[in-house]
Order: sequence, then structure tokens, then C-alpha cells
Amino acid sequence: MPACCTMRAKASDMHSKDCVKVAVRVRPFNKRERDAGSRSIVSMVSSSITIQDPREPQSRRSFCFDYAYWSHSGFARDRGGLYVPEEPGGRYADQDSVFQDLGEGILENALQGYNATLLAYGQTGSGKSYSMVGYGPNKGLVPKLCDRLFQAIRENQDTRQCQVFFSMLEIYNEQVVDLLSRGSRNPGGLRVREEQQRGFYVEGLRTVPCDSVEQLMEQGTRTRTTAATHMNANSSRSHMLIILQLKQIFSKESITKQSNINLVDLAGSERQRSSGSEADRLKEGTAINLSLTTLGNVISSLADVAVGKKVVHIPYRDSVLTKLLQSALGGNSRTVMIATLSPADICYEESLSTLRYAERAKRIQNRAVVNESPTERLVKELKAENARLLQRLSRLGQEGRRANDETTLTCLSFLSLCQERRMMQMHPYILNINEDAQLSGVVKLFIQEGNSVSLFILIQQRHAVFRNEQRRVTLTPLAGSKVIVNGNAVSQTTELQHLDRLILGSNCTYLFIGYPSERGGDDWSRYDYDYFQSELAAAEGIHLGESSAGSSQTDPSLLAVFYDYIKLMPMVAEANQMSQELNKGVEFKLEIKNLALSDSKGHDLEKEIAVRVTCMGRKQVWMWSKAKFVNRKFLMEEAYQQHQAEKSGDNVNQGDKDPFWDPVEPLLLGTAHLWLQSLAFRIPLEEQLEVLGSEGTEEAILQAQLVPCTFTGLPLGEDDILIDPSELLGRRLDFQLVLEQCCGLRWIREARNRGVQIGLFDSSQPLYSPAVWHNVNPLLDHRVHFASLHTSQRLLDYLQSSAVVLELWGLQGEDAQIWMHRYGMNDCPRLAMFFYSIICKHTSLCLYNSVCVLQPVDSAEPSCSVRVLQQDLEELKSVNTSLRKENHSLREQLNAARNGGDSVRGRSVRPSCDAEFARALKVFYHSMTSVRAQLQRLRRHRPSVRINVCLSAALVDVSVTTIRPCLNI
Ligand SMILES: Nc1ncnc2c1ncn2[C@@H]1O[C@H](COP(=O)(O)OP(=O)(O)OP(=O)(O)O)[C@@H](O)[C@H]1O
Repeated sequence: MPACCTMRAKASDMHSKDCVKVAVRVRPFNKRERDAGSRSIVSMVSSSITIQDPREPQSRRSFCFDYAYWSHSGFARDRGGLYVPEEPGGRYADQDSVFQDLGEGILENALQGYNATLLAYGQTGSGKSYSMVGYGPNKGLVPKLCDRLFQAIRENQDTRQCQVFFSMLEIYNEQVVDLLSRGSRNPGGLRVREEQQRGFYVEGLRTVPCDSVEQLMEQGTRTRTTAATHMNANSSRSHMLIILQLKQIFSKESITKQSNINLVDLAGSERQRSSGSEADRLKEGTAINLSLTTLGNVISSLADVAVGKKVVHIPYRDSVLTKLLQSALGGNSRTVMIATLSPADICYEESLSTLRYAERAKRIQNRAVVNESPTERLVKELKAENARLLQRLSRLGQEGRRANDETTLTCLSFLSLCQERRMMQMHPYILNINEDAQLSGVVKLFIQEGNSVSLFILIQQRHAVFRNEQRRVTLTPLAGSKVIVNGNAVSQTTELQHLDRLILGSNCTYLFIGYPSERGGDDWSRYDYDYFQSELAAAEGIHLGESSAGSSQTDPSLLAVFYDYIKLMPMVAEANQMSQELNKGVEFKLEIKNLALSDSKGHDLEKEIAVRVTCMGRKQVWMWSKAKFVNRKFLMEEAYQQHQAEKSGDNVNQGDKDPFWDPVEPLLLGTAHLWLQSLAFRIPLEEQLEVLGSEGTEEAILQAQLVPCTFTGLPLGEDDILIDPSELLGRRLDFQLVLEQCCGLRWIREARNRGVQIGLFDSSQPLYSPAVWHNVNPLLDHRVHFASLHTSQRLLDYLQSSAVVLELWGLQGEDAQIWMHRYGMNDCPRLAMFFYSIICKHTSLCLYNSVCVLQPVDSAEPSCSVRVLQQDLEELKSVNTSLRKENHSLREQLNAARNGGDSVRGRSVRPSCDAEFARALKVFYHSMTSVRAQLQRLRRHRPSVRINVCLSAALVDVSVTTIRPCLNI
């Protein structure tokens, strides 16, 4: 039995207290998922659905819903392009079966006089629009429901008179846009008002009486596409609402029924979390999608109410969407939610979160009533409405602006559609391609012979001119405008060929369709938004390579980086455009971080996308993570819209809240590797290291040395060179890392007010050399002493196969000092101590003596000082542990030497054993002296007093008592 058929109860079969009905639908793999060789982690039996964690296959979660639709596999495409089950009765749930369960129920409810709501929830690209609106012949719930509604009205003409009113709106960034209004947009959007009887409503929203909705929906989608362009907005972040008002008059019974049907295609659910876990100064108070976040809060509160928890407040008023859906959630409405998901392993987190959301929604209880009243009231209302419409019609007629008249809109749209079809068969045209497939192909610009067409795009009044002369179509970019044809920027008049890809301005993408004679039977669908962006990326030298073509062999992490790149590319272009328009003087550039970086074994690190932000005037540079950029881009859009609304001049949002700005911070410029192998032979090494930036550029030459030495720091002589590194086993090893000079610093050459520091990288908390400023070839003269008390095999292996990764950090402006002070970067004891522990952890080396003299940490922060001390104590404890181990092994050696003296004589005991032991003890006592000194200093410390600790005694123990027994041996 097909999964979709297991719950035969219709959505209308509800009791007076109705739980929200929830359906889940799983879509087929998309191209990206197929390319990545994705695996399905979702299974369905009847109306229950199980999801498996791809990292822990034994971890599964099951959920049970009212309906579960398997639309992932088992389908075929018929001649008309309709997706149908491969075999009759197959498990694939097609659009018809979804409609039968959900749509029919909603329709029945509405005809009975109940308000009804249908919500689609899920991550971007999971199939919300496919289920709600549909694509081509695969009509979704909304058109099917409308068709059936009008059919039902016709069939019931003799018992009731009906009128249907249609509205379509979009909520983007808490602004309401009327999608049926073709006039100029209200800055700030339409207002949401509240009336006692009516509840929340959108003031001035167009409501069109209709007997078919196809053209209205096309009109709405077109407006949505252009609105997205004008607002620099991303449609998957907006919510689309269609409101159908059904008014029925039952003359015989003298009653009227009024019901509202809300059909809601929600924004992509992952957007709520898109600012990620990334730290950003402007993260607080930023809700990427306030409406979606609030919807989640409302659903959670209502779910709590349903299980008897005490809930003080349901936050309906916190967002536009929840205000408008108040009756749909916990109120007078019969509500159905369809949660859509991808079954791919790479979407596990999102799909699980969708299922959890849907499970919560299932608990919500509504109280729907039939909205019935005596006829007179409705008749009065309808008369008033008709009078109002007539008045408007005549006013618009006088103004000669019939095109905006709501009563004639349907007819005009229809005419233009007919014309449009005729034009498509006669003329070349450009067709918009949008990231949201639903909005692609809705704008067509015809280029008739003998005519020239100007395209108007954001910044510039006129952007480019298309000419059609003697059946040759050319494109001429206008001065200062950005035009890209097939991935390449053009500045001259260019002749267009059928299926050329055009990008105008920052991100307006169009496909050129030539004369019908050139068209042939080619499939245009492959020229989707990803195709445009991939072509652009390829022109910048970023592509996936041979194996990517449909094969499952592409490294998934590379694929992810590639898709991140092409996703962020248009956003970066838009950010640049906004920066230019708002006179911010900031430039954004995409970079693939870690391209040239590698770890201490020389292996390439995983690549990731970052955005380099440059303030052109002050030559300040920031590196933003993807998550931070996405967050900031959203805030930039807000600032941009605010600017558009107020036209308040340049440089809006200056200061702390400015999303284009950040306090300056040090920037990682590049890395160099200093290989440690020579130390295993106690051979000194002098190197001129090339410091490479993340894009492989040479940032500087760093002169560095590794000097094997005595524990007091005296360089070893040639006699100390070892032939066999294993001779070091069990012995002490001291060496110094000397950073002599940096030469040819590109960073300083670009702007003299900058400085640099070198960091020793072995974890996220490296140790830094002192800062040097304003000099392209600065002397560093920085020396760090390392010691291993007991050279283990692991350490030897490490020395022979690894490198110290040296990081070159760029410091900028005076503010950098502030940063370093705040974060304790300059000569901070914490970093030194971290370094010590890191070295201990990874390499069995320990920091013995650093030349760094530690500066005070901010005295205004005593708690910070205490924290530093606590960290110091932790480090000291671990040193104590290693000392005790050392002590233990020394004791064992001593016992073996004493007890087994005679028995082992003549075997392997070396005559120098006692001398060696004595030497080791000497070292030990020396260390202990340092420990005591350090301990005393720590004990004297008071948090309110400035710390002034010298790291030269880093080998410290906190507890002398614990070590005393060791001293007694
Ligand atoms: N059940 C399905 N059967 C076949 N194809 C589907 C199905 N669901 C979705 N798709 C395809 O997946 C793609 C993405 O679907 P859709 O545009 O509906 O996603 P969405 O969730 O609405 O995304 P957005 O949030 O960006 O609007 C479309 O190309 C669509 O044709």
C-alpha cells in the first residue's frame, strides 16, 4: 500500500478542538546531492518516518505524522512532463495524491465556513514551492485547490451564491509587499493593523474578486521577482502568503458564510540559524528572519499549552507573520502543515530539525468555528465593497491608469499573457534566471527588430542597451556599468547568440533566447542559476575539474567549498554594489582560505571560504568567515533599505552598528614551515623561509634558525652532532628557535602604518613574537628556548617528520594596539603558557625558558588576572606530573644500579650510569629551585595587584609537599 494512502481521513475530519494536521514529504535528490554521491538516510513505513544519523548509523529517530509522502523515488516522467508513480499503485506520492489528502480537506472546510490554513515548512530547496505552487504541468496544492474551488462553486450555483477574493503578499525582512500592486512600492512596506473584530490585517492590501487565479499568481510571481531585485533580497528568505476569501450566500436559509483560506510558502528554515555559531560583534539582536524565529516560538509555546504546561504569553505580536497567522495557530482555523525535506545524508541536520519542528506543530490545538451570520450583514458588506470598487474604477479611468485597477487586472494580465506568447514566437528576448527556480523565467524582455531596449538596473538609470538590427541582436554596456556575457566581462558592443548567459549589474541574470529559427529543440533547463555562477567562477579560475561531471567521486568537502563559492559570489557582488551606493568605501572579495596552508606534517588543511574586506581609504583589512558575511549581508540589506526609504544621504549606520565596519584586528597573512629534522641530529639549521599567503602569494621572507644548545642556552659544537638520532633517546634535548628578520613584507609595503608579529602555530592559541611596525624589513631578534627533559621515541619521530608552522600576522592602525591589549595578545602570559602546554601535548617538548618578559594584563579586570593565574596553576600542575614521572624513572634507575650491581655487572649497565644520574639530578634540583621561586611568586600574588611574572621559570610545581618525597631519595 502506498505510504500516502495509509491515512485516509481527510484534513476536514476534525473535531471542535482540532490539532494541527502535519504531513511530511521527501523529495528526489537534486543535482548537487547527486554530484556529491549522496545517500538517502530517510525511510518511511506507513505514516511514520525514520531518519538515520550518517555519522552514527545505529542512531535513528522515528516520527509519526498524520501523512507521510514518499516522493523520493519510484517515479517516471510522462510525455506531458508530469511526475507519476513508475507503476500503478507504486509508493511515489505525486501531486494529485498530496492534493487529495490535504487540498480536498481544506476545500471542504472552507465551503463549510471554516477558516483554513496550509503552511509549507522546510529548508531552502526542500520542495516547499513544488508542493504549494508546483512547476509546469506538476501543479501544486494552490492552483489545484483554486481550480477545485471554482469548480465547486459552479456545481453548487443553485444552492448558494459565491464570491472569491484573492490577495497575494510577501513578507521580507518584516516588510509587507503587496504582490498584486504594480505601482511604486511603499517604502517600509504596508502596515499591519489590528481591529477587535477582524484581528490583524494588512492595510491597503489589494483584494481582487476573481473566478480564476492563474494570471493573478503569475502577476504576483513577477512582482516578487522584481521586488527581490530592487531590495537586493533573496526570495528564499521571504514568506509568500496567498489569502483567498470565500463569501457564500445561502438565500434559502438566509445565512451567509465567510471563510479565509491562508496558503503560506514559508522562507527557507535554515535561515534562522545562518549566522551560525560564529562570533560577530553585531550578532546580538540580529534575527535573520524574525518572522520565522517567532513562528517557531509561537509553535513551541502552543505545543507547551497543549501538554498542560503553564505558558504566560504567546508571542504572536513579535513578528508580522505571526500576527497575520494568529488565528491559524491556536485560533479559529483548521490548519495543515506540510514539512518538506531532502533525504540526502548531507542535509541530515536540517532534515532532523524540520522533523522536530513538525512534531511540535502537531501538538497545537485550534478551535475552529463555522463563520456564519444572517444574510443581511454580508449583503450590506458586499454592496459597500462594490460601491467602493466602482468608485475606484471610475477614478482610475479618469486618470487613464486602468492598468493598476484591481478589477481589470485579471483581464489585462490575460491579454498581456496572450501577447507575450505571440511575441515569444516572433522575437528574440531575454529571460530572467533566478536562484529560486519558482521565480525563473517570469520576466521576459522582447527585443523587436528596429528597436532598442534599455535595461534599468539599480545603481544606474540605464545599464545596457539591446539593439535588434537586421535580425542581429547586440548588447552595449553603458559607461560604468557591469555586464558579463558567458562568464566574461564585456565593455564593447557584443553580438548575442541564442542561449548566451548575461549578468547585468551585480546579480541580474538573464538567458538570451534568439529568433525561433535558431532555437531548435534544445533543453534550456540546464541553464539554471548554478550554471551561471559556475561559469563566472570558472572565469575566475575556480572550477571543479574533470571528475565533477556527474560522478560521485568528487571529494565532498571540495564540492562543498565550490558550492559555497558560487553561492557567495553573487552575494559578494551585491555587497560591493551596496557599499558603492552607500559610499562606504569598503570592498569585498571572496577567498578560498588555506589554499597554501598546511599543517605541521605539510598536509593541506581543509579549505574554506572567507571574505576579505578592505576599507580602501584607511587600508584596513578584515577576514570574515562565511557565516559572518552572510549575517552582515543581511544587515547591509537592512541598512540599504533604510537608506532607500529615507534617502537620508550617505554613510547610513555609521559607528558601532555599521555592518560594513569592524574594529581593526590582526590578520593572518601567511605561513612558513620550519622543518625540525636537523634537531634529531643536533645540527644547527639556518633558513630563509618563504611566507606564503592563502592564495599562494609570497608575503615575506623570514630568516629563522634552529640552534641545538645546552640547557643554559650555549650553542652545541660540532662534536655534539649525532650520527644516529636514537642516541638521544632518554636524554635531554635543548634547542632555541631564533627569528632573526623579516624581509620584503608586502603587508607593510602596501601601507606603512602597519606592523607584523610572528606566531608559532601548533594550535589555536599560538605564541607571538613582539610586534614590529612601519618597516618592510624589520629585525625581529626573537629567541625561544625549548627543552625536552626526556626524549622519547615519539618525540624523535615527530622531529624527523614535522615542522614548526610559523604564522605571519598583520597588525593595522593604532587600533591594533587596543585589540592586542584587550585580547592580551602582546606578550601575554596566557599565550606563552598555552604554547607550553601545546608543545607538551603534541611533541613532548616543553618550554623551558622564553625570552619574553611578561607584561601586565589589564588591571581593571581582576577576574581576568585570576583566570590567568588559574590557567598558570593548571599548567604548573601538569609540569609537576611530568617531573614526578621523571623522578620515578630516575629512582628506578638508581635502584637498578644499586641492587642489581653485582648481578648485572658484565652485562649492559654502563659505567657512566651514576654520573649520568647525578647530572640528571642536578637538572632536577635546578628545576625545583625554579619551581619554588615561581610558587612563591604565585602565592604573593593578589588579584587586584598587577601581575608581573617572568616566564623564565616555567618549569614549576604548585605543591612543594607533593614533590618532597621525591627529594628524599
Ligand atoms: N516532490 C518533488 N518531486 C520532484 N521534484 C521536486 C519535488 N520537490 C521538489 N522538487 C524539485 O526540487 C527543487 C527545489 O524545490 P522548491 O523550489 O520547491 O524548493 P523550496 O523549498 O521552495 O525552496 P526555496 O525555499 O528556495 O523556495 C525544484 O527544482 C523542484 O522541481
